[in-house]
Amino acid sequence: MTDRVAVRVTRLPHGEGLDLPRYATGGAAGMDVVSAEDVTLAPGARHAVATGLAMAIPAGYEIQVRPRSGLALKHGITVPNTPGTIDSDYRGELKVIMINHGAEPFPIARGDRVAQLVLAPVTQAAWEEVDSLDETERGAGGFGSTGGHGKL
Ligand SMILES: O=c1ccn([C@H]2C[C@H](O)[C@@H](COP(=O)(O)OP(=O)(O)OP(=O)(O)O)O2)c(=O)[nH]1
Ligand SMILES: [Mg+2]
Repeated sequence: MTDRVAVRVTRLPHGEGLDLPRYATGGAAGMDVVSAEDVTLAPGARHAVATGLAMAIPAGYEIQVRPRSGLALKHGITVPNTPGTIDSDYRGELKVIMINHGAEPFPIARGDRVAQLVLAPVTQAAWEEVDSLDETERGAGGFGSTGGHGKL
């Protein structure tokens, strides 16, 4: 295991008694985060699921909120804004926006693992405005210009 980065976290009243997000295995990229509420997502519905957690991510990092593949594959439950962005200066409650793309209502119980959180380094850009850009092999080609989805 590599060194971990300390992240200050506080539980809101409705987060009392819940597990903090945690890595399911030693090499996991994401920490599973649990719901702080009971809610049922009707087919097509979306909801910002409470986690009962607020945090102070160190400067130079973000947290990405990503779906769990098992929920996506088995139930069509995903995170429409994936990866959700938690800014280092955000002190409100972390919420997981979820959408039900499946055909059945999907019940979420308090304590259920709904998504995963990835702590990632962030580099901020400083624009350098110029009149023209250097030439490259690709140039302005994009959106399938190299051959679409056929064989390599
Ligand atoms: O899945 C998410 C995405 C965002 N947030 C919180 C933390 C984040 O720092 C803040 C703003 O998110 P974002 O920048 O994605 O939303 P916005 O629509 O641009 O809102 P804002 O104007 O507040 O930045 O909302 C969540 O709790 N969950
Ligand atoms: Mg924003």
